[in-house]
Parts: sequence; structure tokens; C-alpha cells
Amino acid sequence: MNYRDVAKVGIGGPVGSGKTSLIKEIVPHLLEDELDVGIIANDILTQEDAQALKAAFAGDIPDELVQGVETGACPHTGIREDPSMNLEKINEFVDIEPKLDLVVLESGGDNLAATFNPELADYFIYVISVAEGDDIPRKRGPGVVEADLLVINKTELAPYVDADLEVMDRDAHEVRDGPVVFTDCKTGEGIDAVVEHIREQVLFA
Ligand SMILES: Nc1nc2c(ncn2[C@@H]2O[C@H](COP(=O)(O)OP(=O)(O)OP(=O)(O)O)[C@@H](O)[C@H]2O)c(=O)[nH]1
Repeated sequence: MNYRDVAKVGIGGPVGSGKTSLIKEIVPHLLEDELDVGIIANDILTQEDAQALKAAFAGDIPDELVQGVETGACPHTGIREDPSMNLEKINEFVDIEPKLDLVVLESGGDNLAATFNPELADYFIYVISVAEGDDIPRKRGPGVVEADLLVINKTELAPYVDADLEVMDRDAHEVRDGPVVFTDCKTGEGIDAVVEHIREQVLFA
């Protein structure tokens, strides 16, 4: 068995939009489904996201199945043009845990153009934050347009940053055909809907 048999969910989006927080919220639901899950965090030069995720899942996921990939200057390159480092890491995971069901891949901060190579992610979730401004969807970034699922996070911050969620919803549906879910990782709002999409589209497809 190798990485080709393991379901792979890529989570991308601009710096600070809430990718790590989303993983912390969705993975416990997948573990409740008794799935064997691995996590890879692509980061520029540090292991910061990987360390945060290791700490979050200590005792629930073996340490060696929560790993960082240091991509150098541009994480986007690591998930798009040359996914080999990530694919090697997934193969290492499968050697460690042959029953592995799913790998969640986070791509560290990048611009609106970050998308996943189809070989690396069967399902691509793009996370933007309400706090980045309600005009983000209509800028038609490839992540927003092409992702299998668009997650618009930090909804409770909308009143503080003058963001109109209805406008974001309308614009998002105008620029893309796929689903859009609004989430708030602080309260857990919308997390069930994200998990349901993963179950339906990736795990039990
Ligand atoms: N208020 C609020 N804060 C959030 C939410 N989601 C994440 N945050 C906060 O936003 C900050 C960035 O969240 P992360 O999950 O680290 O974002 P990220 O996209 O993984 O960041 P990078 O890996 O640096 O690109 C943290 O301080 C989180 O606590 C949310 O739904 N609401």
C-alpha cells in the first residue's frame, strides 16, 4: 500500500485565516469515526504549525503521524509544482501505520493563488477569514474559485471589521460552483458541515 490508497485532504489559504484551527476542530470528529488520521503541515522554515498540531493531538494521534514539511521560501511550490516531499512523507506515514485512512495536509501562509496539485489532494479546502475583508471572494483568487470547498472562517468578527456575510456568500457563489461553508473555530459553528463534506466527498464517496 502506498499514498495512492490514502485519502488526502488539502487545506490552504492566506496566512492566519484559520487553517490550523480548522484542522484542530475537524480532526477530532474524524477520530470519533475511528479513522486513522495523519497530518502534514507545510511551513516555510519552521515547524511551528506541526508543533501546535502535535500538541493538540498528543495522545490521540501518534507523534510520528503529525509532521512538518519545511518547504523553503514558498509553500505554494511544495503543494503545487513539486509535491514529492509531501508524497514521500505520506509514504513514510503508511509504512508506520499501514491502516492509515486519511492524511490532512496544511499549506502554510501563502497568497490567494495557492492551490493543491491534484496528485497531492483528492479534496481541496480553501480557508479565508472574514477579517481579511468581505471583498476577498470577488477577487477571484484561484483558491477561492477552484477549491472543492470554500470555508469562510471567523464569522463572529464580521461586525468588528465591517464585513457583510451576505455579500461574501453572494460573491462566493458568483465566482464558484462548489459549496461554501461559514465557520467560527472559536465556537465550533459550521464545523459539522465541513466534516460532513469530507465524509461524503472523500471518505464514503
Ligand atoms: N476570532 C476568531 N479567531 C480565530 C478563528 N479561527 C482562528 N482564529 C485565530 O486566528 C489566528 C490564526 O489562526 P491559525 O489557525 O493559526 O491560522 P493559520 O491559517 O493556520 O495560520 P498560518 O499557519 O500562520 O498561515 C489564531 O490566533 C487563532 O486563534 C475564528 O473562527 N475566530
